[in-house]
Amino acid sequence: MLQLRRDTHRVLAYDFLVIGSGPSGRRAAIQAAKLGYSVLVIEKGRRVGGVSVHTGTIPSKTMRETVLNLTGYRERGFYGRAYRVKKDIAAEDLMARLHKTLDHEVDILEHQFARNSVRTMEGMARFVDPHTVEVTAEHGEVSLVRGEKILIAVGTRPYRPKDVPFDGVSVLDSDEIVELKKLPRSLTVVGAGVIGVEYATIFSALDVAVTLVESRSTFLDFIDHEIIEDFVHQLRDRNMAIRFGSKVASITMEDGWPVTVLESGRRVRSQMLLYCAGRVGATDSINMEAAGLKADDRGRLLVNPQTLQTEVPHIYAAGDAIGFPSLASTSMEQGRIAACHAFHMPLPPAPEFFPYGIYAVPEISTVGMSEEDVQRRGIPYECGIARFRETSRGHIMGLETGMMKMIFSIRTHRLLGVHIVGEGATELIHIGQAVLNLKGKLEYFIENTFNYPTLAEAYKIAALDAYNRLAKGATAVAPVSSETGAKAAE
Ligand SMILES: Cc1cc2nc3c(=O)[nH]c(=O)nc-3n(C[C@H](O)[C@H](O)[C@H](O)COP(=O)(O)OP(=O)(O)OC[C@H]3O[C@@H](n4cnc5c(N)ncnc54)[C@H](O)[C@@H]3O)c2cc1C
Ligand SMILES: NC(=O)c1ccc[n+]([C@@H]2O[C@H](COP(=O)([O-])OP(=O)(O)OC[C@H]3O[C@@H](n4cnc5c(N)ncnc54)[C@H](O)[C@@H]3O)[C@@H](O)[C@H]2O)c1
Repeated sequence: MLQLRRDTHRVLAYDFLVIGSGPSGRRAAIQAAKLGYSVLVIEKGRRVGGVSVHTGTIPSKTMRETVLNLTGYRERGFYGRAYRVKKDIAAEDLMARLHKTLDHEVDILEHQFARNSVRTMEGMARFVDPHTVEVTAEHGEVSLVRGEKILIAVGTRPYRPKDVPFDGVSVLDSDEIVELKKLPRSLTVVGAGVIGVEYATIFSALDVAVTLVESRSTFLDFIDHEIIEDFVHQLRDRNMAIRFGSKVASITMEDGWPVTVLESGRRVRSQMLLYCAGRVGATDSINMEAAGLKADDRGRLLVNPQTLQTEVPHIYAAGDAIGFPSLASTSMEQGRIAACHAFHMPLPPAPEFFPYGIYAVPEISTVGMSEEDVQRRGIPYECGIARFRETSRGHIMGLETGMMKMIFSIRTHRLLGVHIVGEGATELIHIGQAVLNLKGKLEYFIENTFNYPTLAEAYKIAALDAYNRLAKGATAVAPVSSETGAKAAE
């Protein structure tokens, strides 16, 4: 439970007030405490952890893992599509593991706060003036707290248009799906952003009939298009219905079933509908005008990307409340940067490239430039491709799908991007990330020995593929031998 500090007569003063206990708030609070400053984290929820722990990252990833384990999905390459570890999977099966995992996460976080003397207060925070925040607890008690420096880390909430008949049972948003009472036989997912794609594929792995609806004709445009093509091919192969390029005209209930009518005239009827067409910043709850701040029309705050300071220099903002990239991973880093800047601890500039992991079934992960980015920038490049079924580990695991694409500069041989779809993508990507940020080259993958049998061998296969294309290719590069490779690449 949160430790409460309430005093209606006195204003408690801290060096650092943090509003919100998600990834950015948590990391910032601990960083400031480690530097020796007094820190108070204010959280309106009953338990610390934020969207990440309670409705976002951890629940969706736990649900995915449970589905893959109980269905035996990973073993179907060997035993066929009908293979299941547990025959009748119910919502309770998913919930049981979810609650255990979440309890554990909260426990670890509370312990971290306690170890580092970070105070927490339960309640809704709103600014009274640029240094003072009023906190209203669930039962109406009000406290005033003051911070020398303040971090706004309030995150986002699902976008819920008024004309969508949300009822928490048949029509849900992505916060409600984690409290699912019954598994549907069919599901419409509106919005093919990261959230929609993750849940659509998780439910499809459970053999629920899924229809994915997206108003635009493309989706996940920041991912290399060849990877998306492979991904879509796998979804169609599993009979997922993909309805792209037409806006939703209406969502209504007919005999207890949600019916989605598209502007194209097409109707999609299913037992349940998951609406995930974006999220909006939760900044409207904090009365930011009293602090001299203003958010944009999606509730996001503008900050200096280097320091995370808002227009009011002692007030920082981090995490989803400042918009892109809206990841737990990057939010944590932003929190740390904000705390370090606030308390005068110099930090080196953040590396240029961070990985992006989409925990769909199959996983997608990417770091660096896509082929489209490289083309846009006019960089001469060559690609190498590896299929997981070409690796011995892939055979052992019964993998029929999965690919890695690497992009190298023809002129310098520098690695420019790595894109993976398939088992283990979100873990494998970190090899590429390290080489990329350390400005490594194609030769690294060719000259170094990799564990065998592993999926990481795909790096070597893809690099050799690129090398062979480069060697066959025009005059642009000299052939690379292990001795001369590095020189030739300069
Ligand atoms: C379904 C889903 C899946 C995701 N999966 C991934 C993933 O796999 N990997 C990844 O990197 N990212 C993922 N994300 C994104 C990730 O969850 C967010 O980027 C991250 O949680 C943002 O952290 P944050 O610090 O902004 O705070 P949040 O986690 O958004 O938490 C904000 C906290 O502030 C509190 N708060 C708000 N207003 C107030 C107030 N006025 N007073 C007091 N407290 C307040 C809220 O109660 C909440 O606890 C996912 C998100 C969703 C929704
Ligand atoms: N694995 C991860 O890292 C992960 C997982 C989940 C979420 N997230 C983060 O959470 C954030 C929010 O994700 P999201 O998927 O909710 O939002 P999003 O904004 O990324 O995607 C929403 C999608 O819905 C579509 N859409 C909007 N209105 C529509 C309509 N009326 N009909 C049909 N389609 C419509 C949009 O075109 C878009 O493709 C993302 O920025 C992401 O970074 C990250």
